[in-house]
Amino acid sequence: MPNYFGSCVLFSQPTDGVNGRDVGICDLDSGSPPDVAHHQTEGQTIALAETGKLEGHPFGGYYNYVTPMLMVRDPEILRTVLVKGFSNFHDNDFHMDVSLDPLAGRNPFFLKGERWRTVRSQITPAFTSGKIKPMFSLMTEVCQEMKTYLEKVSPQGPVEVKEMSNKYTSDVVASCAYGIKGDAFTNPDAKFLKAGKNLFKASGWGTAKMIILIFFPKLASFLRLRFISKEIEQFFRSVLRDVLSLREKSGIVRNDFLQLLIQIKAKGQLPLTQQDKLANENTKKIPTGENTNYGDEDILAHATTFFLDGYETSAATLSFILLELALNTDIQETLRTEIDAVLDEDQGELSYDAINRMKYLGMVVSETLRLHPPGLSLARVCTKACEIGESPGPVLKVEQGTVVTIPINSLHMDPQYFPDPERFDPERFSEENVQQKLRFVYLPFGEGPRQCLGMIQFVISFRFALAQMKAAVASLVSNFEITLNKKTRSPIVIDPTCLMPCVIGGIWLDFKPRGRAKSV
Ligand code: HEM
Repeated sequence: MPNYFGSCVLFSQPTDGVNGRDVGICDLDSGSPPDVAHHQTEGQTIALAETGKLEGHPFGGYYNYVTPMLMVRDPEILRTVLVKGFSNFHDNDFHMDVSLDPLAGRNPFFLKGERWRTVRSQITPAFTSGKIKPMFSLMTEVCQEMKTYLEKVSPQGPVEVKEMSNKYTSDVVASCAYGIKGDAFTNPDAKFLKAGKNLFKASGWGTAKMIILIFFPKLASFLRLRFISKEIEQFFRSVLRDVLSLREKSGIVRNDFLQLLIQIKAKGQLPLTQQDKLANENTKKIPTGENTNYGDEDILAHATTFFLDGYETSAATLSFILLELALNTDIQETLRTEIDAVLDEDQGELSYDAINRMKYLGMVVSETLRLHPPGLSLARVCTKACEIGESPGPVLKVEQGTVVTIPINSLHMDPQYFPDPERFDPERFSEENVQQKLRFVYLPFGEGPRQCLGMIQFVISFRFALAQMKAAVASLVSNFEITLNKKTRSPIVIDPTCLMPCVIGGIWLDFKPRGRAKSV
């Protein structure tokens, strides 16, 4: 899960900083360095100044309130931090006390060092394509429910699509991770949806708590603040207790993530499928940790990981995809032509293979994630002093404990990588254009050994995060014409108090049924 607040405070004010956008408070060449400077390059002190620009510099410094931070923006140095030198930068800049917050405290995103390595290797095999592919039918069931809901509500007026996307992703998580129906489209009091809103709500104490948790981890520890409140933890506990006991009693086996976690507990580790073995032969090594002491508490925490890391990120993205399609009706039409053609070939069935053949759909999703990445930045802690950069360019000694910020959003808006960056243009992600050249400048899912688990790819590209968004978009675009309603503020304004990017006043769209012969 990304560090949005870091970005929110530091980069969200468009300034005349790097390339006309973002980064307001960094400068390598400041004439009068403040006294916090402590990074050395070839014997020289790099100033962490309060104003200035980073243009042309591979890295620079700024303050996170009172803490000096290092920002890296050069793709080669990013490769060092995220991949080549991962052993020197393996931790995220978060602190979550497992005794205080047992569910968030077991989420890989918050774990550090060896503990992170163990948990990541325990649950990674659950994300391989062979294990996740059968979950696709669970996603399409939710797509059907969303379609039925829209057929009912859209004739009455515009629909707020962030709310609708939250219903969709909470139902997908309820089904794939907890093995129950979320009912967000039919029940106004749906419990999973409520839990999600509660976790990510942006107001009053909720926002203040997040700021303390993210920027003042020691104070958060002292105040014993939790990411997941006791009330929500209780809700997840009771849901899981009921589902586990039902499965035990009835012997029900379901193709879902929960079943895989139950298997880890029973067998010590997940057996590799044929596909997984093939992946290993092709050196896409899938880690399979020995899972000693994997118990119900771990099952609960890792099912909740699905919720915590996948629910809001995916809902925010889905809502922005729909917004961009409504703003760019020509692109929507091109996409619809592709979706119709693939569905016609498959007698109207929306299958996993069908969405994989929809290349333009993938490009639309990728371009949306460039313009609207849910995580605006990453923050890695230097775990072992080292040097970054290469002579004749600047070389920097990074001290242990230094936090390195990776400005995802600024890279995505940098015209040297993405010309005319404000323009929504899926062609940037056509096969000819992508290749290697976007590595380390396009980072919506991070990179390296800590890359988003919802995105890892083994053998064939079933990535959970992408699949759930593509299924929803394919279903919506094939069934409805989507247009912007004037209730949406124009131009849109991002609400700085939201944990993940969201639009002030909401995204209101009109959905006109197309009446396809066979519905998906
Ligand atoms: C649009 C959807 C999503 C986006 C944009 C997104 C983005 C991210 C990003 C930027 C990170 C940090 C990566 C890094 O540090 O290099 C991350 C981590 C993670 N994500 Fe996602 N994510 C999405 C959906 C999901 C879903 C659906 C799941 C689960 C099913 C998931 C599970 C995780 C986990 C477990 C981590 C922590 C990985 C670790 O630290 O080892 N994400 N995600």
